[in-house]
Amino acid sequence: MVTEAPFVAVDGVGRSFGEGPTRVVALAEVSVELRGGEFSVIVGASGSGKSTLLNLVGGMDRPSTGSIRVGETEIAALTDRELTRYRRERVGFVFQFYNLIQNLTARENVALAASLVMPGREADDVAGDLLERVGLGHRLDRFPRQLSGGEMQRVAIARALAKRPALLLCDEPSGALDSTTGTQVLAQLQETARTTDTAVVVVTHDRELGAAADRLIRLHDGRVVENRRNDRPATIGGKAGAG
Ligand SMILES: Nc1ncnc2c1ncn2[C@@H]1O[C@H](COP(=O)(O)OP(=O)(O)OP(=O)(O)O)[C@@H](O)[C@H]1O
Repeated sequence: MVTEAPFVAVDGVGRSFGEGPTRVVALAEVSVELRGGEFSVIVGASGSGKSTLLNLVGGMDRPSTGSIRVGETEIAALTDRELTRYRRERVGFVFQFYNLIQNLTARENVALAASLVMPGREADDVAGDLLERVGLGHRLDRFPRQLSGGEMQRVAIARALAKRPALLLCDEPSGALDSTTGTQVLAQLQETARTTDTAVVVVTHDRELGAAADRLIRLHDGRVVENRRNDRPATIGGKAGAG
């Protein structure tokens, strides 16, 4: 369900790196809105600023100019400690490489994340439920090395969802997967946006994913060159329940 008010409002944001002749402008005057329950897709060529934008919204970096409001909070104005707390409590991340803890099982990886926001016993239950939801109910006690790439990425999604984030930020989540497995992972992310209030944002090189987006944002040389809402997004993997 898409909520009315923009949940994340990025307004006139710029981010540059370095000084003088070596200065790189990664983002300039970027304004976008992201909403809870929306599946937003950010596309653009390599170096267009996609990861920089994701890092700013996720509180991993700070803008050089402009404002980023998340709910009622201006995150650019937070102290380092407050920003860490924002990142830890409100944002889930999924990266191209899964970053699972190798000596913990699938369930333990997810439960560890859940235990940041709930008591341990509840975290174990929530981990089991989430892994079930991503189709890994039969893999709870496997270690990462005993899982396929797609399975590891689904554990990573379950882990990101374990803290019930308001924002789920995914940087090339299918980048290391074959196309069938990648489609399953992206379908899972779209499903998450459709069934929860989480604002799901996916950065990708895959132009085709735009057809499945509720909102498509295209960057070029650090600027937004396309930003449109799609009222009839395709369902990834062709499962029923579109719209
Ligand atoms: N820490 C940094 N220091 C200097 N330049 C940086 C830094 N981070 C990013 N850049 C530059 O900012 C620009 C945007 O980078 P960014 O990683 O956001 O692009 P991207 O669209 O995510 O690219 P890709 O698809 O290759 O991951 C690039 O020119 C990059 O070299």
